[in-house]
Amino acid sequence: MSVLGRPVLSQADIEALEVSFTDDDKSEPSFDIDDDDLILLTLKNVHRSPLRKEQALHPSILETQRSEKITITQTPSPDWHLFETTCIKKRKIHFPDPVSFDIEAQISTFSSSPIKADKKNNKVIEKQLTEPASKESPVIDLTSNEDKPELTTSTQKPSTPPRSTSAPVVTTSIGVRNIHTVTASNAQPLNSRIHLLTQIPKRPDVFQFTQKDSQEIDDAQPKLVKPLVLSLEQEKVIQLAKQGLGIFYTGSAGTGKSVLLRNLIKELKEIHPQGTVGVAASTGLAACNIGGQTLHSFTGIGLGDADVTKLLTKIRRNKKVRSRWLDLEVLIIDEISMIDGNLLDKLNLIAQRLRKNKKPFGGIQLIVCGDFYQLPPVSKTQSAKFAFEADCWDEVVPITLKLSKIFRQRGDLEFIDMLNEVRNGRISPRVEAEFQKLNRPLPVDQGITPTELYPTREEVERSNKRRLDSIPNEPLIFKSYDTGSLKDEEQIQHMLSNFMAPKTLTLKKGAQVMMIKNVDATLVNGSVGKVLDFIDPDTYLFYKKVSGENSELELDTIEQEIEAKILSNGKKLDASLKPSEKLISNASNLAKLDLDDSVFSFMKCIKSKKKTVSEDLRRKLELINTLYKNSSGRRLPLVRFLTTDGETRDVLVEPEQFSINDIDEKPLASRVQLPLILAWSLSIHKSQGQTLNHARIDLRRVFEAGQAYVALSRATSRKGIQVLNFNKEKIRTNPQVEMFYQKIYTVDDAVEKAKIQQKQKPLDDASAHNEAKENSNYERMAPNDIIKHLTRRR
Ligand SMILES: Nc1ncnc2c1ncn2[C@@H]1O[C@H](COP(=O)(O)OP(=O)(O)OP(=O)(O)O)[C@@H](O)[C@H]1O
Repeated sequence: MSVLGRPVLSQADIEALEVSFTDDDKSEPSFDIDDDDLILLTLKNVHRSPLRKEQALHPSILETQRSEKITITQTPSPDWHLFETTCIKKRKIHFPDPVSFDIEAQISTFSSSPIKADKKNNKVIEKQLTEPASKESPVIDLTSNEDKPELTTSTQKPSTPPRSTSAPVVTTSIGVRNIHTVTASNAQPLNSRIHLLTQIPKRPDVFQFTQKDSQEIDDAQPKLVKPLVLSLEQEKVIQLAKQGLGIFYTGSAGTGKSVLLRNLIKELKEIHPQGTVGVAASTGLAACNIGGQTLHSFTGIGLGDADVTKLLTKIRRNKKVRSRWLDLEVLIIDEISMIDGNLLDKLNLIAQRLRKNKKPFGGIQLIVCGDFYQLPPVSKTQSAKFAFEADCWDEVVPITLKLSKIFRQRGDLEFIDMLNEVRNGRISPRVEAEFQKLNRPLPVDQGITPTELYPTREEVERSNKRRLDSIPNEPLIFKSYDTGSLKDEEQIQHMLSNFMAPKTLTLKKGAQVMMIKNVDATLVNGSVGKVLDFIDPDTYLFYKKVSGENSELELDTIEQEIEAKILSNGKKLDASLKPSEKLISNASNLAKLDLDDSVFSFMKCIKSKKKTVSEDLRRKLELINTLYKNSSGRRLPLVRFLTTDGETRDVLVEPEQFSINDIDEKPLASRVQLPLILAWSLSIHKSQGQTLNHARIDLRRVFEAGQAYVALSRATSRKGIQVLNFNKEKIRTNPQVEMFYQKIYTVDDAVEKAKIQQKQKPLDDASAHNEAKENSNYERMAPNDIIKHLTRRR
């Protein structure tokens, strides 16, 4: 962080400061800083050393006197007014040279509006100030009272009364959360004194996933997710793919291309030998969604900028990549719309030369999918072209077809028509008027606000951070466990950076989150929810037992189960006590684990028909407390999701494994993390492939063809979408795409074409296969061996 040259300490600086502290201590301190808070920086072990930029501070904010002392010299923001008038005088101090600090610093936050934060936290501190007679700046002595324990009482008077001065005493209240007292004294003769109550930076709970979690995920029974029944159309595409044909399949947003792809990969892997079905995608994010690699890394071409000869040399040098190319029978590429056609041509030539096979793509069956009306190729060069403009396109994917049934917006046919016009870039006045009508706020459902879609990642991060910061609850940080089989750590990190699941996930009770894995038919990638609480898996099981349909479960039964659970954890219970007392007595003997009141809050939704409902509930709360105290202490977010059927479902979100796999299914890079991201906002890029029930889209800053279509088509219905700044002039479609789509077959026509093509196949499949195999063997042999082999054959 550098605030050099800034006149004031702004909120942005404070946020940056938090970051700079993490350098020193890997865990990130968190500061509950409200917009109108007053920030006081206190620094310890100040010394002059070569300036490290991120540690530099504005000289007008602090001046170091000597170790452990600082002087406040200027009001860094209007919020400092209180201090300025009472004891701190403006005085410009010039630093001869920059000063840096051991990062042993504290940030102190004070609520500038008296009592505001205090009522909530029940921590009111009275601060007494003595007007300094001197014009000199006071010195805050950090050494005194520094290690006093936190105060938790509602009112606390300063331990040392102010020394008498002739100046009037100003008394004011300031709200301080974590309290830490230091004495500030003006070193001038009058000894005016200020009692400052500072905040110790809070260390949020950090939860680090470990190898054990990864192992547990591997060992766990695979989750039984009821598979979707594929439509006839989707089934037919799978059948075509199984015939060995080169296929490109497309379809409007929401026609189930991704669902089909996942099934198709599974089925093709079943009929082809292991290591012969390659799965790749244009972007890391898309690759991660299908468990594959990016096309660049799968094919071993690096950036792919060099010419074919150089790329071939590069591939040949890499034994692993070379044999991958030679073994390949099928190559599946997702999100083809973002692949440059020039690259496809290069890969075609590489495949033919490497495999010594003149057939399209060197005899590899190519299956590509995507929607060219969505995001276009990302290329640094101006000459980028669509994949369908590649010279080899017609040969490598002779069958091009489109799915017609739209699943995502199936409940709102009118919306499907509107989206079709956006897709084609021709908006009729009627549809324009309909979109204008969608410029109205959406109702907040279960406290969940519609997810805002932004074109850039920065906007998303800023917006999510702002919302999270505004929640006064304690943060809980989940850190991922990352591994990879690649030797090159940088490459692993690059792959991991494309994962949707973040390295560090900071959550709070009340945070809005999105599920990023498909769980079942109604809890899907894109389902949004709110964190209700953080609880351990045992307590969650109990919650499940006593909530919903089971709310009438007898207490005895619950008690017995909890007892069994505690015993299975290796704990002992006093057998002489009654069952109802046994558990509680045991709990009281355990290490003090404070069960946050909020942990119980979700119990409020537990219904009971019993007359003694309050007694029943009280007992259940006791039991849950018992269970909680006996748990391992690991807490996971309990999230109330809005499911696709319009209902809500409470789910304890457990960690999942995300990976980018090699062709032989070995993870090249993998991450164990909760399958959640913050979801007040989302980038349009990340939203591709997702289904959102509630979205808010501002089209003002949309800049790319297809971006508006991607964003709008994430929503399931008009009921769930708010559209701001709809401007039909901004909805653009590429004319080449339109022309290309005119010649795409329907699925049924493609099936007919495939039949004809199969009949006309010039070479019998077996001999073609043998030829390809032989050629690929030659690629592996030394030149002398090839000559020997050919001579023998003759
Ligand atoms: N056969 C099916 N039966 C029921 N629902 C389906 C089926 N296929 C897909 N869906 C649902 O339709 C929605 C869209 O599916 P999917 O994401 O696969 O579409 P897509 O064509 O890949 O969309 P996009 O191009 O916008 O990313 C999802 O909610 C998915 O669960």
